[in-house]
This record gives sequence, C-alpha cells and structure tokens, in this order.
Amino acid sequence: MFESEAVEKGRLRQEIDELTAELNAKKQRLSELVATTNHVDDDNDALSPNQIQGKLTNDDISRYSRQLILPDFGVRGQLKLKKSSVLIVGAGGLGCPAAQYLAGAGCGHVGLVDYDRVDKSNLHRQTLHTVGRVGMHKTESAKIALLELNPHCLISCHSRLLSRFTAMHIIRDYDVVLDCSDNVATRYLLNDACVMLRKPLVSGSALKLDGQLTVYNYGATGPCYRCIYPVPPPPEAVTNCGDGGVLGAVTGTIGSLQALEAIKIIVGLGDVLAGRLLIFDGSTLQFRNIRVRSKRVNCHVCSAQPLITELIDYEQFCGMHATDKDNPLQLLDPEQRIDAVDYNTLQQEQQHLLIDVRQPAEFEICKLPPAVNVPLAQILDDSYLKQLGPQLESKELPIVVLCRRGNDSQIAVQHMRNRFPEHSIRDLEGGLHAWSRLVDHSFPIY
Ligand SMILES: Nc1ncnc2c1ncn2[C@@H]1O[C@H](COP(=O)(O)OP(=O)(O)OP(=O)(O)O)[C@@H](O)[C@H]1O
Ligand SMILES: [Zn+2]
Repeated sequence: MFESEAVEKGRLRQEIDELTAELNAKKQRLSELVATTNHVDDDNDALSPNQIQGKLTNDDISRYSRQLILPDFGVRGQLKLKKSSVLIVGAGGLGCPAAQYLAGAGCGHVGLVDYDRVDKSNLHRQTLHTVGRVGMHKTESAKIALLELNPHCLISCHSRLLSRFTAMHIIRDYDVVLDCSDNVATRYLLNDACVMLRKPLVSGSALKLDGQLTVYNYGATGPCYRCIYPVPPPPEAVTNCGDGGVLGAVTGTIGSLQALEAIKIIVGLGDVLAGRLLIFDGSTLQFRNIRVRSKRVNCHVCSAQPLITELIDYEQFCGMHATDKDNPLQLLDPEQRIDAVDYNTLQQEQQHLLIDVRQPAEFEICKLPPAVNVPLAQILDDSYLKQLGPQLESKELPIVVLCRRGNDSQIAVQHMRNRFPEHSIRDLEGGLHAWSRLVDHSFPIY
C-alpha cells in the first residue's frame, strides 16, 4: 500500500516535470513568433523590445503607466505616439478637449491653428482657456494649459486664419489633421488640402445637443468630404454655435472622440471610423454608427483624375465666410435702417412698435422693455399678422425691428416691407450689440 503510493507520487512528479518542460518550450516558441510578427507588421520602426524599452524615460513610464499596460497599446504604441505630430484646426469647443487628450497621452507634437482670441462666452466649453486669459490668442492660451499638463509635448501655435494661402504650408509638417473648426468653407479647404497632402482628416462637429464624427481620406477606400458632400449646403441652411447654441459636454464628447481616433490611426489600433459616420444625440444619449458611401470614382479631388489639383477660393465656393467675425449682412438701404443712438431718441419721443425677432429663449435672457417678441420664422411665414393684427393696421405707427446683431432683423424688415409697403419699417442697425455699445453699456451681451 505504502509502496504503491510512493510509486504514484514519483510518476506524477515526473509527468509534471515533462509537461512543464513542454509548456516552457511552447512559451518560448510563441514569444519568438510574436517578435517576428510585430517586426513584420511594424513598418515604422524595427526596434527590438529592449531597444524600445530604452527609449522610454522613467518619467514616461510613470506618466503613461495606465495606457502602457494596455496590451494593444503598450510600449510600441507609446513610442509611435511620441514620434507623431497632430494638427488641430480650431482651439475651440472641439479642439480644446482633443488637444488635452492628445497632449496628455504623450503625442510628441501638437499644432494648434486659430485666428481668434478667448472670449468669456467660450469658457463654458473651451476647457483649456481661463478667465485670466480672456483676450489672449486661443492658441497661446491653449499652449499654456497643455504644457502645464504635459511639459514633454511640443506645442506649435499658428495664430492665423487657415486659408488657401497658408494651409498647405502648415499641414505639410503633420501626420494627422483634426477638423475642429465651425464653418463649411474651412471644412472644404481642409479636405482638399489633406487629400493633396495624403493626410487622414478626423472631422468633428457639434451643435445644440447633437454631434457627429468621421474620418476622411483614410486608407484605400475611405471617402473624402467631397465624396459625400460634392456641393456645399445653401448658406441659409447652416447654423453655428453662436446662433444655435451648444452644450459644453456635447463638444467635449465629440472632441475627446476625435483624439481617440487620432491615437488609433497613429498607433494602428482598432477600427478607424472611415466610411462610417458616428451620430451622437445628447438628448437621448444614443450613439448611432451609419455606413456612408465609399470613395466616389468621379470625386473632384480624390479620384484618379481629379479636376481640382490646387486649393481654390472656398469662401466663394461655399458662399460663406470662414470666420464668424465682422461679416454683417448688408441687405437694406441706409434709409431702411435706424442706428442705436437715433432709436434712443425715437423711443423717448414717438409712439412706435418695437419687434424683437429673436427666439423666445434669447428674448428671456435680455430685452428692451417696449419690445414684443415675434421670432423670425413667424415673420417669414406671415403668422405674425395674427399676433400683431390691429397694431399693424395703423400706418402712422413706425415699426422698428431688432435682433441680437442686426442680421435677422434685416431679413424680417425686407419681408415686412414687401407686405406693408406703406409703413415705415426699419431695422435697428447692429441689434442689441450696437445698443449695448453705443447707448447702454450696462445692457448684457451674449
Ligand atoms: N479657417 C480657420 N482658421 C483658423 N481657425 C479657425 C478657422 N475656422 C474656424 N476656426 C476656429 O475654430 C474654432 C471653432 O470653435 P468654436 O465654434 O467652439 O468657437 P467660437 O467660434 O469661438 O464659438 P462662438 O461661435 O460661440 O463664438 C474657433 O475658435 C475659430 O476661431
Ligand atoms: Zn473624394
């Protein structure tokens, strides 16, 4: 009995030794195979694991430790990121979170393009800027914040408008481009320049509670922006954050995802969002991912025989400006307008009807006391007649129309003058912004 137990123990030990030897041999073979496969896949660097290890400093290892331990990312991913450069166009609602995550993750070189300066109304969503930096160039303000986060990141500031004259020169030096701008002319410009320079373009947009994300010009079949939108939308169909509003958490979501896609492209991780469009609905918190068309064979810019081989005038092509600054509408003749100072006199001396054509939510923020609120849409579809009915009957009663900046009010006046050619109908030039600037400095601006 004792003897047979001793024999069995010996046999088990021997079997375990043999299995352990076999397991070790398999492990050894596997690690040889993994090393060979990595070497073949990786066309950017041919470094052995030890050489790679040597390139990360102790600070790198502790700083990036939580992403270094990700099996699909690891030391190789970190080194690729360190060698990479990403250009972010727009240091606003999308650009700030995107830059923050890229610099934080250890992207070696982040370029920032923005012509604008920090405004107080940016701070709710443009998270790199601060109260103390209002008035500073957005690029410089973002650079200060990014270097505080990661002093090892090289930050280049291009504090100017990205235009057809500057785009190629700036974009050329970067590996990946992020479109964090807010206008259609810049989207076409960036697309064409990225196609011509063969750069992947990670494109994001956000308005109100909605966001979108896709990657253009990636891989052999990935479409470009023009493949999907060969012609620009009509200018009146386009709304920006300044007019439509946006929640900071929405731009934060999309901007962060833009950084994620850039990291995936650089590291070679996961499935890049090319040929697909992510649609984010912040009100229901639904993310939908829809397939979009692949490359258009007759695309004017990315096909084999492109019609467009150099950058064009994108503001003219789109009928829209690339900046939201200083481009007031000029629809009415001077006698169809009244400036803020003259209106101040009129309101004290004469009975009149003041119509504010902003949205009710804006009317609630601030208003001139005598104003009645009739949103522009109700002027254009003529339903205001019901609201104002009898007041409009007296041709003697002058009408003044106002809005925030004096654009929508001109559209309203033009429409109303066609309906009531006998009336005196004028628009308050420059809207509430001009009122605050020229008459009542205590009037709030938004
Ligand atoms: N062609 C361009 N060149 C350089 N910067 C651009 C270009 N087009 C847009 N931008 C910048 O992109 C950013 C877009 O961000 P966002 O819309 O959040 O900011 P904003 O224009 O300050 O917002 P708001 O409409 O509330 O004033 C802006 O800072 C804008 O200056
Ligand atoms: Zn195309």
